[in-house]
Amino acid sequence: MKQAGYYDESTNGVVVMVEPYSQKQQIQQVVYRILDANLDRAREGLRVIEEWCRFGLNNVQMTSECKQLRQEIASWHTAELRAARDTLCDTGTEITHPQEETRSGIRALLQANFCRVQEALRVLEEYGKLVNSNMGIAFKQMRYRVYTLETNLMGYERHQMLLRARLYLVTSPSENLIGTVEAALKGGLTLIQYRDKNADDTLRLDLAVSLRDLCRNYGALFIVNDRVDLALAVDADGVHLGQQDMPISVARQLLGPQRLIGRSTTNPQEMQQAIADGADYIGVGPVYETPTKEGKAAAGLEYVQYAAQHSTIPWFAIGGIDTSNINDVIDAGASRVAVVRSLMQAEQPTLVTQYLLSQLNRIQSERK
Ligand SMILES: Cc1ncc(COP(=O)(O)OP(=O)(O)O)c(N)n1
Ligand SMILES: Cc1nc(C(=O)O)sc1CCOP(=O)(O)O
Ligand SMILES: [Mg+2]
Repeated sequence: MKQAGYYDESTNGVVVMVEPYSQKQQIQQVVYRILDANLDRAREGLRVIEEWCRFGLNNVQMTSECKQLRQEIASWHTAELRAARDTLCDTGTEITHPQEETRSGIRALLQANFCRVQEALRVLEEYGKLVNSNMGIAFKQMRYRVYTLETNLMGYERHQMLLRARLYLVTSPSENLIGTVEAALKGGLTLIQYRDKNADDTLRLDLAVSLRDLCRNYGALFIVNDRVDLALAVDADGVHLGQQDMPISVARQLLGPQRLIGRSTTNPQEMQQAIADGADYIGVGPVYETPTKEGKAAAGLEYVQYAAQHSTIPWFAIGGIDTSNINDVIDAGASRVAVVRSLMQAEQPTLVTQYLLSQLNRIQSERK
């Protein structure tokens, strides 16, 4: 395909006059450029994800799935498509997403790259169909494989983050809810539960969305108390269910295997049942009587000791824990703690978070 006045090497520099591009050829060139750019984009995004699967997680299966997808994408990148490239005229190379410069953690980075790959595959599917019907089909299948990879990888990441979490903030209604939670996140908090027993659903939804966004920005896990529907509606990382809430088996059917389900327990029997039902973590309490959960008798430090010896899943001591008694709870065997008032009513939530975490991390390294 040569334009009029084209400098042709095959004629030793003699300028040959040939027919200009037809309109059809021009459109084809544009389609080729779109395919060329998106083939690169999809592979680059997958490479970023693959590096984490390989070096971060050491996961052979997910690494090899990324590699296979990259190779399959590369097999569609023909010389004809590459020849349509025109980077100098491509206005898109300068455009970056505002958040690209300020991504806060591995989860945000992975999420952004999955988004990039899926968008590119969708473009390849739609424009590929114009060139070759098999191309449309192939990229549609790859897009579904990437969704599966995303579900598995993000679910795995969630569980890893839960294992690493030492301090859990359960919120209470507050005029400064977002400010307090953000201050705690700045102190290093990585696990938040939105708990409000009385608000209207419209307010709950608004606040849950704001907290979810905040948690995503800080790379923290976001859990919703009591309500599986709300957790799903805001794409939360999971839900916390008490003994009077929905059974774990039903919640699991709704939430799938990748989201987290926590269960409150007050005695060994409830603990064993929660583990058997497939809870991802449990609350162990109330360690001390607390106005936040009025009328519930303390399970005491004895139950903390029991949990330390018998729980096979992550567990959080909860109920009346603050800076003055956290070391007693740690001494009874806890390495994870959940609090409401300690942080929600703190004058300096960042400092209190840092202090509580420093105690929990100190004991962690001593126990190793
Ligand atoms: C981490 C954690 N542990 C326990 C609870 C209490 O749950 P539940 O017994 O359902 O009581 P409410 O919080 O719903 O009043 C919790 N929320 N989080
Ligand atoms: C929400 C909740 N659940 C508990 C349980 O034992 O299941 S204790 C509790 C409240 C904890 O609040 P604070 O840190 O203010 O004492
Ligand atoms: Mg509940």
